Amino acid sequence: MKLDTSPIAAIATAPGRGGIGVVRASGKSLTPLIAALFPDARLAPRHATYLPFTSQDGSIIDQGLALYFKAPHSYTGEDVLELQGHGGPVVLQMLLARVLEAGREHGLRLAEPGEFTRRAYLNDKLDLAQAEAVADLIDASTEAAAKSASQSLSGAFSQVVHRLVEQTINLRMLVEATLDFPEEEIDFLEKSNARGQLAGIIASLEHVFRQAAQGALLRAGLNVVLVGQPNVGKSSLLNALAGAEVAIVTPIAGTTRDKVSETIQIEGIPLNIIDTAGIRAIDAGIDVVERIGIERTWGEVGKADVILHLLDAALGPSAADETIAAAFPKGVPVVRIWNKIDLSGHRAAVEGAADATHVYLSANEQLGIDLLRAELLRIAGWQQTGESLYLARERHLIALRAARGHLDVAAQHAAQDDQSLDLFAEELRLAQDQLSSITGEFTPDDLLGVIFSRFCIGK
Ligand SMILES: Nc1nc2c(c(=O)[nH]1)N(C=O)[C@@H](CNc1ccc(C(=O)N[C@@H](CCC(=O)O)C(=O)O)cc1)CN2
Ligand SMILES: Nc1nc2c(ncn2[C@@H]2O[C@H](COP(=O)(O)OP(=O)(O)OP(=O)(O)O)[C@@H](O)[C@H]2O)c(=O)[nH]1
Ligand SMILES: [K+]
Repeated sequence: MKLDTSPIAAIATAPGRGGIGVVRASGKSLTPLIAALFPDARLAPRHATYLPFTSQDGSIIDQGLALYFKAPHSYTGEDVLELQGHGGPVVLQMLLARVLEAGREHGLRLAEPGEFTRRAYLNDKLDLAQAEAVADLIDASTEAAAKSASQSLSGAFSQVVHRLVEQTINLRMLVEATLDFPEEEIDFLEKSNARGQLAGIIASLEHVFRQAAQGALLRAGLNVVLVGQPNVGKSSLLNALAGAEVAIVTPIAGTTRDKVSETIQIEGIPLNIIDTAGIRAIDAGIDVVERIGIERTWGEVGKADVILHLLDAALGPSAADETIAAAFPKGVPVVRIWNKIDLSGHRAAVEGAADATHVYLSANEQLGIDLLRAELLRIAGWQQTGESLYLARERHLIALRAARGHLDVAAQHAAQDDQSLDLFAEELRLAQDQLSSITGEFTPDDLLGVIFSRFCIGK
């Protein structure tokens, strides 16, 4: 990816009203822009200067703080100028227009989404995993997710990955050095304890993978879909799950009118819980609107990571519920929830069965809700380790898994009597490339494009 150093600008703060709003510019040199905007002021690097922001005709747009960072000591590694004004959308649009106009003759343009952070990456201020953590920190939906994103942003994840790369390189150098002296090949594995070294790398990789997999859970969460016949208590259960957690309920963008979805958290794992229209058999008695609602319910079921099938414990099993269960997609975990045990006399319980786990609870009486929470965590694969986690992405898990695969093949080569050291070395190289793709030392341009295009504007 080529580094475009033409100056860019954007509103850096969230759209809408706010106490303060920031317009940010970055470029190889912003001296001409600053001279055009503030002909009478002298901005010392990293000092906030209080001054009027004026339009071209001299009228005042706002009074605010100008903050100048001189390259390379800035977020992007370039010259950066921040105009910190009052946070109204119109004020900020006017400020941005003023900046764009003042810089136009020097090639200033509107920044693309993620372009500031992309420049920080290309100028070695952040590696790729850290740049991704910036976006994940902004998008974090729970405190635990935010903490592990900060952990990744600080470079902790990059460091452990880098250590794996170094260990792999060291072993590879050893192997390749031996390749040049074929007469010593035979003893090589014994002398250098190459097998032991490799086993050590694989063990460390496993550990990092587990921490990253748990972190990935914090980032992506789970799609949990509530399905069942009308009035079994789906909405009540959603409220029971949401209500018991305190600072949790966040509205989800893109919620359609016909389904209710809320993000709750259990031990910091975001669960996107979708309450669907109650399912009735599609027969002659059903109208078009209800039919569409039911079709949408099945659409949600198709996207579920976990299906919560609600049934009425007081009414017991019914043919209609068997029909519903038979239509669930294969391979998606199902929890059969027998609700209203306050009416049926069952005790709150979790029971494993061949078709699904069965949970007995009462949404209204808050009985057995904790059992359901624990069951959801179990299905998610959550293990509380007390270790700090790295907010990893699916991309990182795939690379770690691929690296693991190459190391396993390397171990097979090492285990053979007629050791094929050249193949051993080649697998180490492939593992190294996979690991390096996480921090971006070895990453194709098109992937970089995809990663940064998903940032918000001004970041
Ligand atoms: N006003 C403001 N707040 C912000 C940002 C920003 O750009 N502007 N950030 C943007 O996301 C984050 C902070 N990130 C930053 C990272 C590095 C540098 C920086 O100036 N780095 C220099 C000097 C470091 C030092 O003095 O220790 C450097 O790396 O050389 C600034 C902000 C969050 N808060
Ligand atoms: N006794 C008892 N009643 C419950 C319980 N859970 C829900 N109900 C009642 O069952 C009725 C239906 O509850 P909802 O949560 O609206 O059911 P729903 O499945 O969302 O219904 P639809 O939106 O029609 O699909 C309400 O009157 C609830 O108060 C429970 O645990 N015990
Ligand atoms: K209802």
